[in-house]
Formats: sequence, C-alpha cells, structure tokens
Amino acid sequence: MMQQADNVERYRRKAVQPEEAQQTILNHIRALDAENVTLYEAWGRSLAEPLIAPHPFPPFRRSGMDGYAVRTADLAEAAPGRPAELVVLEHLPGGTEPKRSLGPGQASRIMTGGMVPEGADAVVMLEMTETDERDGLSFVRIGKAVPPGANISEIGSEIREGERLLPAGRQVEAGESAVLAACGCARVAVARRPRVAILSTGSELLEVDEPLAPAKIRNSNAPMLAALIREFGAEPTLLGKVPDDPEAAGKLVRQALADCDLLLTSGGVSVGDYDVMVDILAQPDVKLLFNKIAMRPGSPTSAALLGDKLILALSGNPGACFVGFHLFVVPALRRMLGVQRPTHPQFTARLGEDFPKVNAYRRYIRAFTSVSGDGQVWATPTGDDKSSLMTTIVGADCLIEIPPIKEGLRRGHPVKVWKIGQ
Ligand SMILES: Nc1nc2c(c(=O)[nH]1)N[C@H]1C(S)=C(S)[C@@H](COP(=O)(O)OP(=O)(O)OC[C@H]3O[C@@H](n4cnc5c(N)ncnc54)[C@H](O)[C@@H]3O)O[C@H]1N2
Ligand code: MOO
Ligand SMILES: [Mg+2]
Repeated sequence: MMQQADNVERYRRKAVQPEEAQQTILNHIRALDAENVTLYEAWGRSLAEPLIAPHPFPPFRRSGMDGYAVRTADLAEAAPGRPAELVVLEHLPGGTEPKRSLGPGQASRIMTGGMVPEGADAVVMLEMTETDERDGLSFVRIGKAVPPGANISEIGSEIREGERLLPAGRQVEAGESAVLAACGCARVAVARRPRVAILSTGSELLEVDEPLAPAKIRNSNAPMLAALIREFGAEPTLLGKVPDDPEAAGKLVRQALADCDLLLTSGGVSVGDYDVMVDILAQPDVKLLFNKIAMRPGSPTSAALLGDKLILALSGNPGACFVGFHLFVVPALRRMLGVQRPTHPQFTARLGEDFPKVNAYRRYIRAFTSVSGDGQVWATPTGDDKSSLMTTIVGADCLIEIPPIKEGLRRGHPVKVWKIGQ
C-alpha cells in the first residue's frame, strides 16, 4: 500500500502565478512531428511547415469581367456619339490560351477569368459595347475611353512568388484551404494530433449509462475534457475512472503515460484524505512542477513530470476543470501543434453585470460576449461562477479575469477577457 502524503504537508503549498504555471508547462513541451494528409483531411489541423508561394497568383494576366480585351490607346478619342470600332480577333473563354496578340484597332472577346492576350492593356465590360458583323468579320464598338489596367488582374497581383503565405502552426480553415489549393498542395504536412489521455479519479463516479445511486454522480469531466481536447485539435484516449485508491490510480497513470503525449487527470488534487493525485505526484520518481496556483477556480491544479511525460492534474470540480483546461492545457496542446501564440487571445470588454464580491485571488469567470447597439463588447457571466457548477460552462465563450479587489465591480467596468471559443 502506497503511503498517503502527510496531510500537514498537503496544506503547505507554494502558490505560483497563473503565468508562471503556464510558462513552466510550456518549458516541458515540444512540437510534435509531422504527418502528410490530403488537403481535404487538413481542415482543423495545424500546418507543420510555412507555406511559401511556389508561383505568382494569378499566374497569368486575368480578366475580371466578361467583355473585350482592348488596347486603351485605340479608345483615347472614343465618346458616346463617336465610338471606336475594333476588329474582334478571337473568343477567349476561361481556360483558353490566346493565339493572337492585339495590334492597333484590334480586340478579343474575353470572359471573366480568361487569359488576357498580349498587346491588350484593359478589358471593357460587355455592357459598354455593341457588336456588328460585316464582310465575314466581327466588330465591337466602344463609346468610352478606359484607363490602362482596367479589369485586368496582373500576374502576382494577389500573391507574389516566394511570398510567405501561411506560418507553421496555422490552423487550416476555409481561407487556408483555398490558398493551399491554389498553390497546388494536394498533400499537406500537418502536426500529428497530440494524444491526450484522460483519467478521472473519484470513488463517487458512475459511468454515464449507470443509474444514480446514493452518494454517487456521473463522470461529467471526462466527456467535457474529451470534447475540449477535440476542439483544440488533439485526440483523446479515455482511460475511464479510478476510485480514490492511490495504488490503483498510480498503476493506471504509469500505464497510460506510455501511450500518450500528455496525461490529464481530474480530481484528487486538493488536501482531502482521499485526494489520490497528491499521493501519486509525491512519488520519488515524479517531478512535481507545481501544486497550487494563485487563482480561483482551480487553485489546487497541479503539474508533474514522470520521465519526460507531462501530467496535468486538474481539479475535480467541473467549473475549475474547465477553466484549468483553457488556461493550462490549451497552451500545452498549441505548443505541441507548433502554434506560435499558445495562450488564448485577450481583449477588453465591459462587465455585463455587477460583480459584488471582494476578491482575494485572481478569478476567471465563465462568461459570454455580446455586442451592444453602440458597438461596445460586453462580457457577462453565464451564471454563478462557483467551481463546483457545470451548468455555467454551457454557453461560455470567454473567461473574465477579475484581479484581486477590495471592493466589487459595477456593471460596465472595463475587464480583461480571454476568448476561449475557437
Ligand atoms: N479543506 C479544503 N478543502 C478543499 C480545498 C481546500 O483548499 N481546502 N480546496 C477546494 C477547492 S478550491 C477545490 S477546486 C476542490 C478540488 O478538489 P479536487 O480536485 O481534489 O477534486 P475532488 O475532491 O476529487 O472532487 C471535487 C468535486 O468535484 C467532483 N468531481 C470529481 N471528479 C468529477 C468528475 N469526473 N465528474 C464530475 N464531478 C467530479 C467531486 O464529486 C467533488 O464534488 O477541493 C476543495 N476542497
Ligand atoms: O480552486 Mo477551487 O476551484 O476555487 O473551487
Ligand atoms: Mg479533493
């Protein structure tokens, strides 16, 4: 039987600031290796390499309108009552390479996306033209001068060859997919998905499909963490639940570490008699990184290394577990995926309701954002911010950061907000 760490020792913990905890975690994370997937499989994945434009785009001078490719010099004198008349050389639908270059007095009919012929320096919209057929020839009449370059996209006007288009670590969404496709990236090198194991500790836990029993609750942290892990581009491995028995839990932790890049546990990190993670993280071959953070919720959130594998031990309270994931697991996952700025983006918003509490610690409150008619961004708590609550996780797209304060805050007060939605 494993010795439980002395409870007196459990109370004596040195709290680190959240930023220090994040940095400590990041110091022990490195980017994962890459794998090749098809462009259509790349959605949501992180690029393992930057995308450098292999050629200019558009790769040819391209018409932006259905109309006529012309030489603007031929239209210099054109006016509504005195149109210029040009001979039409050929028709240029999209995908057709011109055979003829334009000389003086000549035009070619061209469609949107068509390749502009040599000699042409503008395209005139169809609506500004009249056509005529005489002596087996086609003519177009244009009653207006146009400036050089009109309705032509020059080679490389959108993308220059060699331009750095996407950084490594960028998540592939719709725009990235389009750019990758335009550059001919049928296969894309993406970071391997981090494999994240989830272990729930707690003798009170039931499986989701088990009926309620006295003193028991269903394990809600595991599905929540699995959803978050997927949301942030990683692959969850479900290890199930383990009772508050340090021996059994310790065995599972050690087994799990062999097959994952990161182990998340929930529960058992505080000072209770049966808080098993405290015992596991106190084992001689485990290097404890921290076991207290100066924040609420989630103050007992802990981190440790076993070999070179990181264990992030989140609080069992669902609200604290959720906040702990966003503050400490998300940066770890992003670093593994090669993302350059691993923490969530932050902005300032107005507090959507009074916060009457005196606050001895920095607090992260689950909240949602909205924009009022005058363009102000508001962040409003989703409800009670108690760490034991899970219903106030629903609908949270941000965390309001409240610093230690001696008096409450009024509605409308500017607050720092972390955007947690993707
Ligand atoms: N004497 C003290 N007691 C507590 C302290 C303290 O400083 N002194 N800290 C409190 C704070 S703050 C938190 S947060 C919790 C942390 O608790 P643990 O991380 O040790 O988690 P447990 O004790 O295992 O469980 C807490 C709570 O969460 C429920 N839980 C656990 N796992 C799950 C799960 N997978 N799904 C749903 N709910 C879960 C569990 O039933 C408990 O109700 O400690 C305070 N106590
Ligand atoms: O740290 Mo606990 O999550 O405040 O309740
Ligand atoms: Mg506990």
